[in-house]
Amino acid sequence: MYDHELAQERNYVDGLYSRLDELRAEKVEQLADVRRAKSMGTHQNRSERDAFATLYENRLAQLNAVDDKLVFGRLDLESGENRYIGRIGLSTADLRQLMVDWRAPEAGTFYQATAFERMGVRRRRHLILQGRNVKAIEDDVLDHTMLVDGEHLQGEGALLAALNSKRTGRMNDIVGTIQSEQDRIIRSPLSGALVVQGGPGTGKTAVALHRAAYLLYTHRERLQSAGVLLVGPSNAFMKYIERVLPSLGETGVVMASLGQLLPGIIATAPETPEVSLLKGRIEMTQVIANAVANRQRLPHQDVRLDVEGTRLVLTVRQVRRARDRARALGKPHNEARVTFVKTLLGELTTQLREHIEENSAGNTADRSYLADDVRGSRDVRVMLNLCWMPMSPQKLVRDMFSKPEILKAVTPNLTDAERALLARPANAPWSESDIPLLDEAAELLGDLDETGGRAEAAADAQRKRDLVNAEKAISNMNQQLEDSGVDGMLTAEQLADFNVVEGERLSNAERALTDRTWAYGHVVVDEAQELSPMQWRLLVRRCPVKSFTIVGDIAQTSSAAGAISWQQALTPFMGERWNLEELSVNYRTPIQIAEAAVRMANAAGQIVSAPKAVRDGEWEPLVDLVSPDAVVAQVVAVMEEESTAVAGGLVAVIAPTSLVAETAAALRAVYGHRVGHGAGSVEQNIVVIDPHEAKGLEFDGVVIVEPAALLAGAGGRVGDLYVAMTRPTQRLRLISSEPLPVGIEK
Ligand SMILES: Nc1ncnc2c1ncn2[C@@H]1O[C@H](COP(=O)(O)OP(=O)(O)OP(=O)(O)O)[C@@H](O)[C@H]1O
Repeated sequence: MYDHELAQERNYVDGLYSRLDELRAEKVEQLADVRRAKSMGTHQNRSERDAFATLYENRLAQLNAVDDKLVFGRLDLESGENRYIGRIGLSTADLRQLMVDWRAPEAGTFYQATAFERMGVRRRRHLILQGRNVKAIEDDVLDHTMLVDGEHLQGEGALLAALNSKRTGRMNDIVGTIQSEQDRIIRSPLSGALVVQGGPGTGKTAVALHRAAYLLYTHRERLQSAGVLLVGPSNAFMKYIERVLPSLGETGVVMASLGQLLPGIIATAPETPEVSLLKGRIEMTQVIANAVANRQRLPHQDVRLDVEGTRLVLTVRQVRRARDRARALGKPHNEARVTFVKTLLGELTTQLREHIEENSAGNTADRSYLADDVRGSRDVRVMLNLCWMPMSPQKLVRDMFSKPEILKAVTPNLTDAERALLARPANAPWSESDIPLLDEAAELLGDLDETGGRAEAAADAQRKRDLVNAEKAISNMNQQLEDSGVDGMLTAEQLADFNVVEGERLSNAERALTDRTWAYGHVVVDEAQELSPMQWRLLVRRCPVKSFTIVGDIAQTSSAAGAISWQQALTPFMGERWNLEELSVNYRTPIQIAEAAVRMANAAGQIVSAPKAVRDGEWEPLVDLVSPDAVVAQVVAVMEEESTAVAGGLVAVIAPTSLVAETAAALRAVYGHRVGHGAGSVEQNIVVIDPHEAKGLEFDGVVIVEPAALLAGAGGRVGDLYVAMTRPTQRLRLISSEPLPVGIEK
């Protein structure tokens, strides 16, 4: 019976792959055609063909990306219909449906139907593929009358097979085995803010990624032009997840770590928790506002200016009046400067004219050149710049931190000790927590193109096109917003304004990546508990309609500036308008290890979400207590055993930052190139990282070095050690020179 069914499925799946190959060949052909014709015809023809070429290329990339496990499910419905579920939708040339996209509404029951609530489903079948071959089938029979003698209910087989598989250092999609509590979240409505709280290993990252793919599929019209931004904690994490969306057939999501949220700046410099905490405080908005105001200065006294040999006087009063007038416009600094400069140039020109007329009574010659003389005077230029300097965000922030007199002037509410934390040399590299400060500065300074008109004509034409798109997007969006009671109604003009860019049209993702003022249609934030108030402020600016998916675990907060509760973190930016969902099952960590982590956290005074672990492990956490000078040697000594225990799988050594380099060097001396160190090294099968880098990742085995130091170093939070203990999928070992933190051992 089973063999017969298996043979039938193999046959059907062969048909699906043939259709996929056919579609690919078609696209290759079409692409070759447009490329051949490319150089011919009018400019308009050529640009149309470019557009088609891009379309075909994207479609081909999508068809290529979905090859692995193209299909993973089949639903037998009460109506008698059989429906195959896969990564994309496929139909025959005469539009007979062969396979349904997992995100389509008709596929929803594949994830949601249960024996209690069958939703019209008689049987759910998981197809387990290896390459293009169906290796096994597994049935969830929801309608018991379908059971034949000797058969029994199955269902968790495909899930457990996925969970027990060896880790590769790269996250895989879970599209074949999404569980119903996860599915509900993935398919929830687009508008408003949805917070997904879940303990370690509950699939938050997986859910966030699948939700991004689902939203793009379901709300394509609305989201395609505005785009979706996915934010994660670190570059290593972005690398870990980078293959998931392409494997789901989506390449248009813009991905950025917290250090990459400002186009043109890559922030990687390390920073102490005290400094990040301070820079993350919302009061920094006032500091940046003060720094901008500080660049709009008054001279101490009236000044004399030389214009072509004539002495003019610029009074403090004049400068103050021009400054007040420019400030009253409410425009950003660099734009308001135009008014400031124009006002004073006008007044100085009048002064010059009067002076000349006084000295040449009766002469009525053309004096229009006088304005140029004033504008061209070096004295005038220097003075106007001193009073209202055009500024880039980088210069503003750099000067503020490197010039003690400016720092003091703009931080009246900070203590000297706090100022000392912020002070640094002008050439210091940027850190993650500088990004929101630079963004705030960019917002208040505006465009540095002070003439304001260089690209105006192009921008006008672009704006007309943006308006048309925006009107379409907005009609749906406002409906959604009304439904959820979210404020911030947008007009088409506003949305078009957000998306205006100068110059050439780029693809939306490319434009979004290079444009700080891009307004995304939706933002997904992973490990959101780590965000400081200033980082939240930046993200809300990136998505003015406040359509967010926020996933995280408050108990795993390790950043000093991070959240203590969702309420405290989100209320300032979202008010009460966010919904909370929880995930309750831990798919990663075996029961014994998950329980030890929860006991440790509770003993340290932190109540954590303790999801139910689905898997029983082979081992309790192992502990080696050694003398301080033997810790690193012990890591080296146990590595062979650890690696063998997980059958050569991926083992991470998670150590306090201060021990990472030494431990990596000692391991490399013995294990050579098998050892990687730090972010991005997950291709090796032994990696040495600190808890910050371990955030969000997972490994077959984990060795924690000096757990007590991880706990002590986290400033009263359990985050670091809790994160480290919940990374393994199979085995945990702790090597310590101090007594173990309470709770780890029963
Ligand atoms: N429905 C599922 N089917 C198969 N695997 C799953 C499922 N849900 C989660 N997993 C797997 O469980 C592991 C943990 O998932 P994920 O990393 O998304 O959890 P998380 O909640 O983000 O964890 P953490 O907060 O600890 O970083 C991953 O390997 C993921 O692929």
